Amino acid sequence: MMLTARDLTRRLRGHALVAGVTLDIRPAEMLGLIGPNGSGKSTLLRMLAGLVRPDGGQVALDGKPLRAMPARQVARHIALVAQSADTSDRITVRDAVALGRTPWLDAMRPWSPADEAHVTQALARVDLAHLAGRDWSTLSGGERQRAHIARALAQAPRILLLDEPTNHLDIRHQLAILDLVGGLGLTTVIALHDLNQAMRCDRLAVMQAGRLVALGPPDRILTADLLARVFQVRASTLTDPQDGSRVMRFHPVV
Ligand SMILES: Nc1ncnc2c1ncn2[C@@H]1O[C@H](COP(=O)(O)OP(=O)(O)OP(=O)(O)O)[C@@H](O)[C@H]1O
Repeated sequence: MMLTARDLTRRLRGHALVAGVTLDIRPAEMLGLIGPNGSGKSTLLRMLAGLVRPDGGQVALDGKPLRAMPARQVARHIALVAQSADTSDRITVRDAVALGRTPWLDAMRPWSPADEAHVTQALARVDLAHLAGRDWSTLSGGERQRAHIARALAQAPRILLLDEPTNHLDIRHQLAILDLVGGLGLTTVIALHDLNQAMRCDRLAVMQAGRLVALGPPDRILTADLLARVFQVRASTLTDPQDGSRVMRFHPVV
């Protein structure tokens, strides 16, 4: 399933939050979306999910414009884990995750054991099975974040969009979520701030001031020039003796 963005633009009071972004997201790839604060990553993800309408250009799924599809149909294919998403307080974790099944249910197809199984599996995948019966409001920030991811997984999408999913997570769960997401075999677009984590992606898309300024494999994208130009840092590169992988430490460019 191909998700494509053509010349996407989103304006707010005459100011472009996202400007002229054209991007083909490849089936089953993990595409990392990086860029400084306010560069338009969240706005772009929301447009890719069909939740925000572009002011110019369009998003298409297998060639079909999202705006021509009913929201339920879009939600069967695309799930977004938003950055500061929240859910009403008086609900258990399990029920919150079960909301992910909504696009699949209707009068002809009521809640079934298959839906139950999706929810159980999603909770287990994010290591939250033990908290299924808890009130949502009692969750810690990281547990809540994992529950949001579980809800997106319960939605059984073909395309998963994640806005800084490792925010709030302790280091073990950061690694677990990245491994999980990488192992799903889904088409994934993931906004990340940690550039070492971004190195795990198949490709990186770099946003700067609303524009897509670079796109390609991490090794080719995270050059000294780009790090200085976009992030105002320089990196020293170290080699991890455990597996020979490249690790960057960042220093401000003065
Ligand atoms: N509703 C809004 N009202 C005013 N400004 C907005 C609104 N939504 C987004 N913006 C602005 O649009 C720009 C892009 O925001 P966006 O959240 O897409 O960036 P981002 O790259 O995801 O940032 P971050 O890394 O900080 O999460 C920012 O300057 C932001 O302040």
